[in-house]
Amino acid sequence: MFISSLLLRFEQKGHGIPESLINDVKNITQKFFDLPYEEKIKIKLTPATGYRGYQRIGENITKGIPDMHEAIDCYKEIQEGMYGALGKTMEGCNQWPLNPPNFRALMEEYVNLCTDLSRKIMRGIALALGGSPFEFEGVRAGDAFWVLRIIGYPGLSGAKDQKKPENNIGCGAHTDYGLLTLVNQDDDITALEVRNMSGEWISAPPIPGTFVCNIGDMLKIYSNGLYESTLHRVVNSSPKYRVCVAYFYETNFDAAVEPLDICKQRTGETKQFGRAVYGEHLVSKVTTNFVM
Ligand SMILES: O=C(O)CCC(=O)C(=O)O
Ligand SMILES: [Fe+2]
Repeated sequence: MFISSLLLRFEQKGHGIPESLINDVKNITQKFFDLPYEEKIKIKLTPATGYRGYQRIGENITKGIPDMHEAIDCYKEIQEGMYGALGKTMEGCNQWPLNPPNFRALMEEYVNLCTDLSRKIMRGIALALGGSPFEFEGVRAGDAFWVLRIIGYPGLSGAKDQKKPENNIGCGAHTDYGLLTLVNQDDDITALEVRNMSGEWISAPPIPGTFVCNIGDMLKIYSNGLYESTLHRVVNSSPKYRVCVAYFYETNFDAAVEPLDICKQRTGETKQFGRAVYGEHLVSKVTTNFVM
């Protein structure tokens, strides 16, 4: 049995995230990226900020190729020494812009609600895998790490940054790293693409009132491959600027992830994947994703 990810869509209504907030988050993102570069660079992402903050178009790298997007990256905050050497790279406080006003409060409210929703979805997934609803709590994801990427993709007619997009690959093909991603994308542009099992790229068009939900690498390991962390990419071929706010629900930062017994039983007892420490996986991705 194989459960393909990404095309699972969860209706936001009834899950505790007001549609007005879903839209406010995208609108304020658009306002931030509309600001002049000098304003945006005030919260520049660097290794010294724990890889938190703003990166301009082309600074994010996927598999060696610059992505045609700008973004603010935020992570659950890690206090100094909290995870020893493992957490060092990601230590730091998030960098929130002061302009537009209310940006931080809105995003923090959004993160809290996405965390609650994701925990509930993970309980459903745990049940579907034949486990207890609390399979992904405690040492696995009881203290779930989260990531928020606030992203803007220039349209082909021109970038808002001084740099023009060199191509239309907004984000190169990749899988997400953790458990689940809730993608809140502009309603009127189809740009997100998923590779299906025949190796074809198919569109994941936005459906107003829903999130596209990706499955990440850690859920693939826990489920011993019953859930696939689907390859996806973003191609904005429209003339319009596109915004997306992607919330990533992860395991505990220091979780050692390996296939669950209940999943091994369903997949012929053979472990398809070795053990991975989520924090190590994240750090190795983050430190190869940027040019400074
Ligand atoms: O912009 C999107 O629709 C998805 C972005 C994405 O895949 C990511 O940030 O990991
Ligand atoms: Fe992604």
